[in-house]
Amino acid sequence: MKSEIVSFGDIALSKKIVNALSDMGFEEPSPIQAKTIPLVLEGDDVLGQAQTGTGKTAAFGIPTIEKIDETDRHIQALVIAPTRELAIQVAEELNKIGKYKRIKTLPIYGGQMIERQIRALKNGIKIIVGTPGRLLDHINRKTINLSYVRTLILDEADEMLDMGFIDDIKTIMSNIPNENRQTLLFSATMPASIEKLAQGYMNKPKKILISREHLTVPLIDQIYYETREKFDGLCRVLDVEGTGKFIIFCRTKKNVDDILASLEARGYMAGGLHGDMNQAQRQRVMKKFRDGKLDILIATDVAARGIDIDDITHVINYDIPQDHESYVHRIGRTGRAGRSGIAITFIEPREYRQLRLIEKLIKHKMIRGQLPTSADVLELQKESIKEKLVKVLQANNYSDYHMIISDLVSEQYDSLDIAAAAVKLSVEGLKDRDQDGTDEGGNIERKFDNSGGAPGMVRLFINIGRNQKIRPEDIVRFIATEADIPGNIIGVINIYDKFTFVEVPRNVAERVISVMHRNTLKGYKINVEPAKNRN
Ligand SMILES: Nc1ncnc2c1ncn2[C@@H]1O[C@H](COP(=O)(O)OP(=O)(O)OP(=O)(O)O)[C@@H](O)[C@H]1O
Ligand SMILES: [Mg+2]
Repeated sequence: MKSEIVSFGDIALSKKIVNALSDMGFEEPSPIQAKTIPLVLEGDDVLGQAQTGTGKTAAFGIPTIEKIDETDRHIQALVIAPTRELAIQVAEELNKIGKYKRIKTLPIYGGQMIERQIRALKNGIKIIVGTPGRLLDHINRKTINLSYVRTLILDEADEMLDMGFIDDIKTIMSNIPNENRQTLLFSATMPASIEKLAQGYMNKPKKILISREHLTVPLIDQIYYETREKFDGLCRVLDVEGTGKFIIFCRTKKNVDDILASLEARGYMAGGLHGDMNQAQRQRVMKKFRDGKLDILIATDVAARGIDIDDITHVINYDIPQDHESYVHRIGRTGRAGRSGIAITFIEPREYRQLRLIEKLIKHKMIRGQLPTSADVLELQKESIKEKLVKVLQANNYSDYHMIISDLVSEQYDSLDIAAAAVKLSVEGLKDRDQDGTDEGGNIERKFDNSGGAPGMVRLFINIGRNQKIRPEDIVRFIATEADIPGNIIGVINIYDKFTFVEVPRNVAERVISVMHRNTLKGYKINVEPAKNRN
């Protein structure tokens, strides 16, 4: 992190703060810190934009703490952050910076007992880092006094001023005295419209923009894979990338839960994070992930902004992000503070437009990757499988399984074949999809399961999603018109809450699937795939 200012000692900072920074391992200021700290100390309003992982927290934290009056017992600075995890993390960093000056920072966030926070607030807290909802809660209960706040900081400012939060922010601001208020806005992204809005809340702001050219960090390799079999692709990527710390982003909470369950079923150690989990669960998962007890975190965009875990090696966009800002922040969870990282984005064929748009807006082209084949994965795993087998053989406690093998041998199976099949089973599990080992274009006859179905018909699994008021007749009509087949040849087998099974003649099955891939019913994406073998 080089800049024209050589050390923190060159900035007018008190010894206590310089010592705290040195304890934190900060030897020299990062560019955003070098540029903004002097301005903030001068009392200027600052709008700071710098790439992910380049030290924006300390850029506002250091001068804010420097300016706190230790003898004044009131809350003097307020940081607002979009998520609980970020509020906790920012408060921790500020507490480290304020260690020797004995400036206490308290995180205030939803999901934590409010009484506990009220008690803590009485403890000479000088800085609050809060999420908007909980701050409003305290304001309404009159358990927080913001009338002595002189510095207001919006971390992830563009997010905080966006539709979801803007009204809350306005209300919170109305509780802070306007005269002499210093306002600091920080983010790695700043859409022009939001910046214009921001100017309205600031007083002659100084705009600091680090690396105008690139929104994303150059040390992050950006790769994409195109596949219709994202989950299978994900597993292969996880297998070949081997050791590392992975964060996997999904579009919805349900996707997070589903991918987590599927990964766990395949023996991966993973945790999930999304807004429907309770606070204790959220904190437990984050701690395990930070401490390295979990290698894989699957999350919604709740973890996209600001989260700083220095050893995340890979960010995987299991679902392509909605906009380029989300992409920038998500992939910025790796490649922090001068480290390198890998960002992988999965797309389905119909998502190319979205991918190209993101590339255009971040002014960076992603590299198209070839998904590893199962043979690649096996090749990489060969040695470790052999080692594990040797361990099992040496432990010599598998006699319970002898009977199965002797039965098979007596049925004329070759013992080498049986052993190979057993290894395959233990490595791959009883995978019911992708039986033929290919990604796409596999033999359709083998992909469809017809067990229990009428002759000549194949069964399709249709995911209709949650809370969607779609009836069986809607589905039948939809399939019939879209795939251009008579409605009366479609049989509805079962309707469940979220999915259904139908039967169609074998010769139209593939057409139904591909047509449905491209269309929506009542605005909903209806996912159709061959029913799995459920014997
Ligand atoms: N001057 C410094 N020297 C060394 N490390 C630093 C310095 N400043 C910050 N760091 C470290 O760099 C990491 C990233 O900092 P930080 O989380 O503030 O980044 P950010 O710019 O806010 O990123 P994001 O946009 O993702 O929120 C942290 O682990 C922080 O401790
Ligand atoms: Mg940050």
